[in-house]
Amino acid sequence: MSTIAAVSTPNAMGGIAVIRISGENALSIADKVFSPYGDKKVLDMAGYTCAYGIAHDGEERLDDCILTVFRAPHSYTGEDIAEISCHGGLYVSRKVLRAVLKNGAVNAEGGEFTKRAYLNGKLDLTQAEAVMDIISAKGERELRMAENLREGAAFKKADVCSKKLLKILGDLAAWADYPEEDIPEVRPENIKSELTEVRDELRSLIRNYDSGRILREGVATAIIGRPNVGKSTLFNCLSGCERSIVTEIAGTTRDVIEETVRVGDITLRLSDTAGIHDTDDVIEGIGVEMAEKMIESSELIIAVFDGSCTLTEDDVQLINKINTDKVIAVINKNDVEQLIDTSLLTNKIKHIVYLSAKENTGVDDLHRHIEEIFRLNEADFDTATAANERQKKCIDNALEGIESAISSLEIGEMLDAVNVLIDDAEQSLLQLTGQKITEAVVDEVFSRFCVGK
Ligand SMILES: Nc1nc2c(c(=O)[nH]1)N(C=O)[C@@H](CNc1ccc(C(=O)N[C@@H](CCC(=O)O)C(=O)O)cc1)CN2
Ligand SMILES: Nc1nc2c(ncn2[C@@H]2O[C@H](COP(=O)(O)OP(=O)(O)OP(=O)(O)O)[C@@H](O)[C@H]2O)c(=O)[nH]1
Ligand SMILES: [Mg+2]
Repeated sequence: MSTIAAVSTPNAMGGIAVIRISGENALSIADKVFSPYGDKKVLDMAGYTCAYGIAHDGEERLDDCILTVFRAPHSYTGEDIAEISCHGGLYVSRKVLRAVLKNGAVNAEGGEFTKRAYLNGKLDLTQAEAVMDIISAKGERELRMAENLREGAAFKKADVCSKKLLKILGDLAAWADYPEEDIPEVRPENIKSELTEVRDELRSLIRNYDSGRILREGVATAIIGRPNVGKSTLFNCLSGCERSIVTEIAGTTRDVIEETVRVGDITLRLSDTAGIHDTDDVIEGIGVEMAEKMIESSELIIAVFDGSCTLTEDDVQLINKINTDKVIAVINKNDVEQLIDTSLLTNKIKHIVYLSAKENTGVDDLHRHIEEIFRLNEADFDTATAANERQKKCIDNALEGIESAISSLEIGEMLDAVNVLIDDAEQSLLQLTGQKITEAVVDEVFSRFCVGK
């Protein structure tokens, strides 16, 4: 296998940059581009030791560096690794990398270090995926979920289930070979109770899936309301900048304006929209249509009302257009005298927040309601949970097989039909952990990683 190299630190200026080299020639390549100042010999360095010295490209001196050596199999990838830390300049780190490449290493592809760790049995596929989730985590709960996965929580559960299924398959095979003998383990009621245990374990792996997805991907959120209620002011207030035009003229916003914002530790993919009402203006009309479409395509709706006046016909029509329970009514402008009668709203909408977008007060309350709507407050982020579509699909497939096997047993079907269903479930679990999987899927998983990881 080739020896790969990449700059593993960000493509930006920084204190230190690390050039990572992994593969059987890692140390001999390091020896050619790095000379210790003292009398250490790179090729004699033990694993987990460092040397201070100079990196060079032939005769050209490049930079003062630290070399760290890891010896196979005791390294991240399981191969020999040399890490050169130089000063964190964009140009100098690329020059060191170029010297490494000149001496026989090849550029690492995105995720290739972690892919090698997986291929060398250092990590299962769910743990490898967790590495990328750790890198992209934006908040505490996301990070906790990813760390849990990296420590192997999902792998261990899947592995226990997979071994149980294998045992059942073995028992069934024994029964198929010696059908006349009474093998107690193969009684349908025993198989059924073992399958039920596996089913419950697998269900627990996807219980918090949606909460995790919301934290990772954010919520597609539309701010809607009739003209002039303060939608754009709220949008700007949440995004922390004057992104959307605000005026006292009704019908200011026409296009959909988008911004990714953080409310507490939740990401909202936020859209500001045109005020919804009847209009003869062609351009405004298009904006209104776009706003109405956003009601359909969003996962969360923030419906804004003006607290300083009574509800209008447009407000009432809007309330009737909303047919989801994932909606928060914002009664805006509570910095001025309130004339709104909210009884119509409270009948229809469970989550109501009073705030002033202009004064930026009361906005924290939104966070609590979003947590409630997506049940984030009930989710347990410390239990093993499927972390992406691929993992979820594998678990769903396994569950489908096991649930069908259980119902087949209940209606007294032949045990060999049950056997096929259990075998399907087993295959899905092996795909989940990457123990049995096509190269294409492995490539697809690692293609989403960054270079140097
Ligand atoms: N400098 C540096 N920092 C880093 C990494 C790295 O590769 N280099 N990592 C990369 O992402 C992460 C740490 N991950 C690592 C995981 C395993 C081993 C390792 O050497 N494992 C050996 C020894 C285990 C032991 O001594 O207990 C092994 O598995 O045999 C190293 C780093 C984060 N920080
Ligand atoms: N007193 C007070 N005025 C506000 C508040 N929020 C918005 N306004 C005012 O209400 C007017 C309309 O605000 P916008 O944010 O443009 O309202 P909009 O809902 O986006 O309006 P359209 O884009 O026309 O649909 C502006 O004059 C704002 O300054 C608030 O919390 N308190
Ligand atoms: Mg607006």
